[in-house]
This record gives sequence, C-alpha cells and structure tokens, in this order.
Amino acid sequence: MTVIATESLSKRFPRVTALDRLSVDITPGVTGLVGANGAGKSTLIKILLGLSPATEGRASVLGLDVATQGSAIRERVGYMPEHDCLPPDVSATEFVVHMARMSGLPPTAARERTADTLRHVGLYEERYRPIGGYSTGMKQRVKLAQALVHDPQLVLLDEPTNGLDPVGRDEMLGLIRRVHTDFGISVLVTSHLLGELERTCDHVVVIDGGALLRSSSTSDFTQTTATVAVEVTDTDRHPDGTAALREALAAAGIAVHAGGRAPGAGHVLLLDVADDSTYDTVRDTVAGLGLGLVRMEQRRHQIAEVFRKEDDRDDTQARSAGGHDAA
Ligand SMILES: Nc1ncnc2c1ncn2[C@@H]1O[C@H](COP(=O)(O)OP(=O)(O)OP(=O)(O)O)[C@@H](O)[C@H]1O
Repeated sequence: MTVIATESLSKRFPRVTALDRLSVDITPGVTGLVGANGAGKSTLIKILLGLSPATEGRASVLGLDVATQGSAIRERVGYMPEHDCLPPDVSATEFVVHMARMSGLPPTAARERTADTLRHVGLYEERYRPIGGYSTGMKQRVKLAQALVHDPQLVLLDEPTNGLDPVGRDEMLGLIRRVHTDFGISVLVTSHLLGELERTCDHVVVIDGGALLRSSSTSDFTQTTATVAVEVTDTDRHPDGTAALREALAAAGIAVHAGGRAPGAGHVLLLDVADDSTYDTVRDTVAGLGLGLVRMEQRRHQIAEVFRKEDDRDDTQARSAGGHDAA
C-alpha cells in the first residue's frame, strides 16, 4: 500500500525546474523528505495537496488524484506550512478551533479535538494567551496542532524544526514520531538536515534539484554508511604509512575514502565496512606492511555521511589523477 505515489512528476517555473521527473512511492509510517534549500520539497507538498498543478506527470495521495481530487485530499490530509502563518492576536485555542471548524467539524467536536490536540503537542495554560507572545517552539506546536485537529490519515510537515534550538528540535522530532505511534497517522516530514531524520523516520527520500537521489529505509541507509576510521604509524620502509595502507587496502578490494580534512586529521583513513571480515583484512594488511595500528574505530552511522563520502570520493579521485595524494 502507498500513501503517496508520484510518476514522472515535474514542475517547471519560467526560470527553474523545481521538480524533475520525480517518481517515488511512499508507504505508511514516518517518511523524511530531505533536500537542500531549493531542492523542491515545498513545491512537491503543494502539488500533493492539490494546491498547485504539476507541469507534467501524475501524483496520488491516499489513492486520490492530485489533479482532480484536491479537496478530498485536503479533508484527509493535514498540512503544516514552513513559514510563520499564525495570527498574533488570537490564542492557540481560538485559532485551532477555527481551523477545526474550517475542516468541517461541528462546534463541540471542534472544541474537544482542539483541547486534545493542544495537550498532545504540549501546550497547556499558554493556549489561552495570544500567539504573538509565543516562542518559536510554541508556534511550531500550534502549527502542528492545526494540522492534526481534523484527525487526518496523513500529515505533510514542511520543515517543522526550522528555527528551533537543539532541545526544541528533539522535542519536535519526538512529537512527530508520536503522531504516528500514538494515532497511526502517516507522516511526510521535510528537512534540509539529513542527520536529524534518521532517528525519527522509517524511510528517507532524498531529492536534489527536483530529482530523486535516493529512496530507502532508514536502516538500509545507515547500514550502507557503516564506516571505520583507521590511523597507522609511518615506518622507515613506509615513510607514508597511510598512503601505503590505502594502496594495499584498495588492492584487497576495500573502498577507501579520504581521511578528514580537519587539521591534524590528515592521517585517518575512512573505510566502508562490508562485514566483519573488513576488520580482519585491515588488521592483516597493517601487520603485513609492518605498520603500527594507532586506532581503528567504528564511526557513528549517519545518513549525512552518504553525502560526505561522495564528496570525499570525488576529491580522492581528483587528487589521485593529479598524482598528489595528500590524505
Ligand atoms: N512560485 C514560484 N515561482 C518561481 N519559482 C519558484 C516558485 N516556487 C518555487 N520556486 C523555485 O523552485 C525551486 C524549488 O523551491 P522549493 O520551495 O520547492 O524548494 P524547497 O526544497 O522547499 O526549499 P526551501 O526549504 O528553501 O523552501 C527553487 O529554485 C525556487 O526558487
């Protein structure tokens, strides 16, 4: 079953292609949509809500066609916009009741659902005060509450952690996770930060320049990014121990990325860990060269490293091509 499906979806503005033949299926659960600013995330959300027509291709949300069934989609889907859109003079309660009434709830149900939803997002006494006096974190919670108040099957959250400090970010990510675990609502959440989604999402879709870069489960992402850092000594026979090890490991079929470029970290090699035998191969190769092993440690798995590694790889190739291997 899919909650969102797009097929060769494109959106062209006169000067930019915001979405470029995007085909992706999103299943129930919590899905992260990741991309740099301008990658096309907000554009995709607006198309999915039936608010903006695609230039080309098709998309469906909960089995409904975005081109013809926009209002049916908006009845079943909640939306948290990226930018500040809250009226400063009314209270959270008044605003969320209003939004609940707009989506068709009768007055009593609207008030009850508002109280429940605001409690769920962690707004209590403050909910009677005007929104204008709220912190960014409180405003983000009100925006989340209005997306949930009509009990949707799916919510689209556009950069919900924007502007929050690390604690606020963690709280918001926890709330988002609970939207799914407590209520069974599917979530599509966008972010320009890969790292923050890996704890929250079951699945991650990465777009770049409006095109699909990758779509996979978070565990696949983190598994394939398992990396080990290796540091060795130099010897008389191998005045550049790191370079010698890099060569020998490459010959043994282990992918080696450049070490960190930070000062003092130039002698660290980063390797892909295919399975446990990688550690044995590294140990045996170091011993075979007669180098001293200073350290071999597992790096924290982070989705973000998928990208960093690609940068490093390009870099390594560039340097190797030039005959200077500085790492
Ligand atoms: N109405 C519009 N007219 C012209 N260009 C637009 C319009 N809306 C978006 N764009 C352009 O389309 C591209 C994708 O924008 P979009 O807002 O979808 O990106 P995003 O990934 O959501 O980034 P951000 O988080 O910065 O909003 C950008 O280059 C943007 O300038």
